[in-house]
Amino acid sequence: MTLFRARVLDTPEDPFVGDARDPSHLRAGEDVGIVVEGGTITERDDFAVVRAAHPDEAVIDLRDGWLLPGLVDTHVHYPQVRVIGALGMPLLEWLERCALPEEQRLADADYAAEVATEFVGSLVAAGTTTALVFGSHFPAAVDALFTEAARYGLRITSGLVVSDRGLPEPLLVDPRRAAADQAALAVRWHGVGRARYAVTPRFSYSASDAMLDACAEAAASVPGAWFTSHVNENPAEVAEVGRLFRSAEHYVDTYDRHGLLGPRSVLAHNVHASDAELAVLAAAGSAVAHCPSSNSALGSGLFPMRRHLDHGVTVALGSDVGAGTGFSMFKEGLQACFVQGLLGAEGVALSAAQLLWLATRGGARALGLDDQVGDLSVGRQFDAICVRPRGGTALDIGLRHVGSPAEALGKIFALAGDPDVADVWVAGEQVAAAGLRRAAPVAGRPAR
Ligand SMILES: Nc1nc2[nH]cnc2c(=O)[nH]1
Ligand SMILES: [Zn+2]
Repeated sequence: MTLFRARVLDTPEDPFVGDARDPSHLRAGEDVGIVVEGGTITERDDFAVVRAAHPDEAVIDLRDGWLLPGLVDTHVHYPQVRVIGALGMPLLEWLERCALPEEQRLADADYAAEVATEFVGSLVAAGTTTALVFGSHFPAAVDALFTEAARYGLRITSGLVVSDRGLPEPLLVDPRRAAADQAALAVRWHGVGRARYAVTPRFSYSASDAMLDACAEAAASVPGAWFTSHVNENPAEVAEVGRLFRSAEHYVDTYDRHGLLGPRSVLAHNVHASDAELAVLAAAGSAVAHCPSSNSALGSGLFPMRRHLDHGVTVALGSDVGAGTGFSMFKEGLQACFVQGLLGAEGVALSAAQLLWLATRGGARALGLDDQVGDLSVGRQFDAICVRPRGGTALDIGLRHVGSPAEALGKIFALAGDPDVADVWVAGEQVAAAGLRRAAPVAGRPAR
C-alpha cells in the first residue's frame, strides 16, 4: 500500500446542478490521508485518522503542493503536436496550410513513432491522464500512439481517422478499406490495458454517406467502441456540410442518420448548434467536447454553453491541439471562463469548481470512465497530479496567500502551466516527476 498526505481539491458532485456558487461543490481537504492499494484508493479521511490506522506506514508527504485528480482531455489530435501555434487563420485554411500537410507525414512509421513519443510525453507533462485522442489517418501511426500510451498506462481512447473526400489524396481511403482497417485496429487495441477504440470519421465535410455507413459498421462490430468527430465548428464548414448532405436535417443529423450518436459519442466544438441539434444530442446522450482555446485561435466563435446545459447536453473540455494552443487543461478552463464572460448575459459565469469538474470528473463522465476516475474518492483509481509551483512565481506567491480553497483553485486555473504539474500518477503509478523522493521516513522504518 501507499499512504499519501496532501491538501486535496476535487469535485465529486456535479457543480452545474443546484447553486453554482455553493462552496460545497468543491471538496477541499487541508490535511488528507489517502491510502492506495493496487492502484485503487481504499481509504480517504483526515490524515490523523488514516495515520492512526497505519501507524508504521511510510508517508508520501505532498503538503507543499495541491493534489488534484488527473486531468481529462476529451478532444486532442495526436498528429498535430508539432503544429501548435500557427495563429490567425480560420479552420479550413488552417487545415489546408498547417494541419493536413503535417498529418500526411505520419505515413512514415518512424516519423509517426517520434510524434507519438512527443504527444504522449506532452499529455503527461500537462497532467492529462485520460484522453479521447483523434488518431492518425495511417494504421501504423495509430499503433504507435497506443503503444506509447501503454508505456505510461494512460487511459487513451483513440482510433483511425477516416475520410474519403475533401482532403489531400494521401489522407483518403475507400470505405471498405476503412472498415477493415478500423476493425483490425480495434482487435489489436480495444480493451487492451487501458486502451479503447474510437471510430473516427474526421468530419462530415470529408466523409461520404458510404464512409459514415462503414463507420457505423465498424462501431457495431466492436462492442463498447466509442465514436468521435467534429461538428458545427466554423460557418464555412457548416455551410459546405449543408451543401454535401442536402437531405440531412442539419450537421448533427449527418452522423445521427447513420446511427453514430449514442452515449459513447463525443462531438467536438458544436459552436454553431441549432436547438434542434442540441435536442438530438441530448436525446442520444452524446457529449460535446468544448475546445475554447482552439475556438478562439481559429476565430470559430463563442461556445453556447448555456444552451447546451439548458438542453441537457453533457459538456466536457478538449484542448484540440494543434488548433488549440497547448495541452494544459488549466488553460482550457481559463479560456472557457473568458469566453463565457464575453457572452455576457448569455454566458455561464463559471466558478473554479465548475472548471475543475469540466477538466476532471465531467470529462471522465463524458468518456464513461466516471466509475474509475475523475475525483479522489474511495474506490476510484489513483489518477492524480500534484501542482507545486517553483518558488517566487506568481502562482507560488498566490497560493501562499490564499484565503480559501476556491481561491487557490482559481489561481491554479489562472496561473498554472505544465511546469507547475510536479507529479503525475496513473492508477497509483508515478509517471512523471519527483514526488516519490518525498517519501517521509517513519521512525525506525525505511521510506518506501
Ligand atoms: N479544430 C479542428 N477541426 C477539424 N475539423 C476537421 N479536422 C479538424 C482538425 O484537425 N482540427
Ligand atoms: Zn479537433
